[in-house]
Order: sequence, then C-alpha cells, then structure tokens
Amino acid sequence: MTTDQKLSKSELKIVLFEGIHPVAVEVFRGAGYTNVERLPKAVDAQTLRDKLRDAHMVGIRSRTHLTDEVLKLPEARDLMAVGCFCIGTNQVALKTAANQGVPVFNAPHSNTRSVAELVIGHTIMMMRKVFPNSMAAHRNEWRKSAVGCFEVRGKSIGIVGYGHIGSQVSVLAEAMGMRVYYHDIVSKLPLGNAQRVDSLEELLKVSDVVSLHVPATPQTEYMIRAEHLAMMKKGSYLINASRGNVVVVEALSELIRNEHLAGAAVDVFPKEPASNKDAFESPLVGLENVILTPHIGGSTQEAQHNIGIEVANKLVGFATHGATESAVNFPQVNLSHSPNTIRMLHIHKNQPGVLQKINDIVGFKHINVLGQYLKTTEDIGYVVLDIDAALGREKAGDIQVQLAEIPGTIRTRKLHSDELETAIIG
Ligand SMILES: NC(=O)C1=CN([C@@H]2O[C@H](COP(=O)(O)OP(=O)(O)OC[C@H]3O[C@@H](n4cnc5c(N)ncnc54)[C@H](O)[C@@H]3O)[C@@H](O)[C@H]2O)C=CC1
Ligand SMILES: O=C(O)CCC(=O)C(=O)O
Repeated sequence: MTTDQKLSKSELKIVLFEGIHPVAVEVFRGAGYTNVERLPKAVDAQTLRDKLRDAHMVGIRSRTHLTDEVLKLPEARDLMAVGCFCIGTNQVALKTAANQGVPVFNAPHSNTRSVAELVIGHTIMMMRKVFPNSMAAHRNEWRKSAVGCFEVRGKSIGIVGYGHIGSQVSVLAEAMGMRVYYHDIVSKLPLGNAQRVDSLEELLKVSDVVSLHVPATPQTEYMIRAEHLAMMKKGSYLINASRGNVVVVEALSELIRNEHLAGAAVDVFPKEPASNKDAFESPLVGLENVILTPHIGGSTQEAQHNIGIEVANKLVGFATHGATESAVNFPQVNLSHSPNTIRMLHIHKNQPGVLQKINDIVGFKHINVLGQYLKTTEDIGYVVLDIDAALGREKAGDIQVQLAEIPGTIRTRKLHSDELETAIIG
C-alpha cells in the first residue's frame, strides 16, 4: 500500500451499507464529515467492490462480509476504519483489518434490549402455540384447544451466555415468574434469583426453554448438536437469537420432527439470504410450532437509532482524534486533543525497536513533543504523538514521511487540530 493523501473532513468518504439509520449521517455531518453515501440495502460483491473504491470509512451490519479477500482488494486500499452498526463483528476479518491498520468498531449495547424482548415474545408464542394456531385461522380453520399450551410462570429458562442480552432475558423472564438458570464460561453476577449452573449439559437437562446468547467464536461453533438437543427435557423449547452456526439446524429439525422438542424459535441461520429478494431456505421451514424470524432481533427503531449514534461517534472520534477506544481488533487509545497541536498517528507491526526509531526522529530540540502514547496488541502497535503546532506544517510533513519509512510501519496519519485536515501515508 502506498498512498499519500491530504484530505479535508469534507473529502473523507464514508459509505454506509445496509440501511443504517439516517441519524448516523447527521452525526457525521454535524462533525464536518459531509461526504457520506448511505445505501438502503446490502449490496452484491461487485457493487461492494465498486463502493469500497476511495472509501475511507465504511458502515455495515451483519450482511456485508468484509472477508480477508475483500479487505485485500486494491479497491479497499484507502480503508481507514470500519463501523459495524450492530453487536456481532464476525462478518469482518478482524485480524486482517488490524494488520492493515484498520480498526473495527461496533455497538456492544444498543440493540440488546430489543433482542431480549423478542426472546421473551418468542417464549410465550411457542408455549401457547400462537403461530400454528394463527396460521390456521388465516386459512379459515378454528383450532381452539389447550393441548400442549402452557403458562410461562413457574417454568424454567436456561440461558447460555449471560452477557448483555442473556442477563436482560434473565430479568424479564424472572419478572414473568420463570425460574432462571444460566451457564457462562466467565464468572457472572447472577441477577435477581437466577442460578448459575456449572455445565452446559446440566443447564440443558433442567430447562423448559433454552435460549442461546453466545457470540460466534471457534468454541461456540456448532456447540448445540444432536446429542445436546437429546439431553434437553422432552417437550422443551429452544431459542436461538445468537448466531446461526451455534446450532446444527439439521439436528434441531430432526428433534422437532420426532417430537422430542415441542418447538423452537430461530432468528439466525447458518446461511442467511444476502438480501430480501433472495429466497430463504432451511431444514426448519414448514415445521409446526417453529418460529422463524429473518435476523430481526436487533431490528427496532430504538436500537437502530441508538446504534447509528454510537457507532458514527466512534468513527468520528477515530477520524478526528485517532481515538480507538472500544475498537474490537485494535490497541485502545483515546487521548484528549489539545489546541495548537499536530497529532501523528503511527500504526505499525508489533516488532521490537519501532518506538526507538520514532523517538530518533522526533527527539530533536526544535520539536516540542507535547504527548506520546504507545499501546500494543499481539500483532500491532499504535503510537499517538502530539507535537507543538509551532513546528509548522512543512516540517511536520517531513516528519510524517520519515515516520512512514520506519520498517514495520503499516500506516501513518497526521491530524491538525487547527484545521480539518488529515494526511495519510501508508
Ligand atoms: N439476533 C440478533 O439480531 C442479534 C444477535 N446478537 C448476537 O448475540 C450475541 C450475544 O450478544 P451480547 O449478549 O450482547 O454479548 P456479550 O458479549 O455481552 O455476552 C456473551 C456472553 O457469552 C459468554 N460466552 C462466550 N462463549 C461462551 C460459551 N462457549 N459458553 C457459554 N457462554 C459463553 C460470554 O462470556 C458472555 O458473557 C452477539 O455476539 C451476537 O452474535 C446480538 C445482537 C442482535
Ligand atoms: O441488525 C443487524 O443487522 C445485526 C444484528 C446482530 O446480529 C448483531 O448486532 O450482532
């Protein structure tokens, strides 16, 4: 990568895919970033390529896959940061992004209440067979019956993954009179009367409803297989609003067909259609008392509005100040930006000697260093360096060129606090 660009805020190009809430555009514009393109939907591979060309920052949700291959496209050369306007970041090759100097941000809280509410709704709908009975009524059939219908009060719900979503499901479920069990690989404070159980197997055995709220990790991939479903109580229910590949859906389909499970509610699938125009296929289609929703756990106006603000602000913070606080793949730095400073950002491979070489360059008497901060992860290092603006633009430009030449450098940026300009080399 050899680009050398000077950009004003209004030239920095931001492309938002997948119908991200328009409030994000307002946040960017309010901060001076006016070159924003907002696309209403996910796009196909060729359009993604075209849109990435010249984009400095992109916003995506769960449908746009920024894989290793996509991030290494020549079209993605100028990419400086990615905002996932959602919680999950498994759609981005995070390590590749980091190694290219691209921090990835997300919104870890903003849609969690929406998911928790949907799970509670699904629980009642399944236990009262609302969907099959409603569909029958739409076919002019009258199916008044109490057979196989239950109150949730007094039943047990087993929550796998007691994080932001799982713990809110816990509180809401308990408020409806359910007994709450949870299993997490990390020690978590039980809320209300929730009870921690030591193993997944134990949780599956004691729960009337099992609800999955784990992230996509190598450990959670297909963690719920036929043998786990068979361990669940006869007549119990499974909810998956986490990630599609947490459950082997063929096994789930089989356990529902043979009536070991009384129902399921599934919001996420191993293969999800790329757009609303594409057909949806799953072994669960057509099964009685199986609620299928098109990955809408976080799709509420409230969640999307809050996410739009949260992630846009994180991207603005990075573009304007180099702030990487809460980035999911990057050393986290967020330093206040004083007036009359020139801020140098130096992203490099985490190898010995880089800081020494930076200091060899800026350690001269005529350069007044006002602040310096280094943070590293296993793969990369990130230095934020504030220099007195009295040095002048030309000399600062020379320094940036020298910094960019340090072996191991991935990218440098120079931010002027007095003007809305950012210079990028790398
Ligand atoms: N359906 C939808 O639209 C949405 C789905 N999600 C999915 O829900 C997931 C969970 O979201 P949050 O609760 O906000 O995440 P979180 O990070 O707050 O909580 C996840 C919890 O799972 C635990 N965990 C990780 N691996 C585990 C394992 N193998 N066994 C048991 N526990 C394990 C973690 O320790 C953590 O406490 C997200 O990663 C995302 O994939 C999130 C938002 C919307
Ligand atoms: O709203 C979306 O597109 C994805 C929601 C989700 O699954 C997440 O936030 O992880």
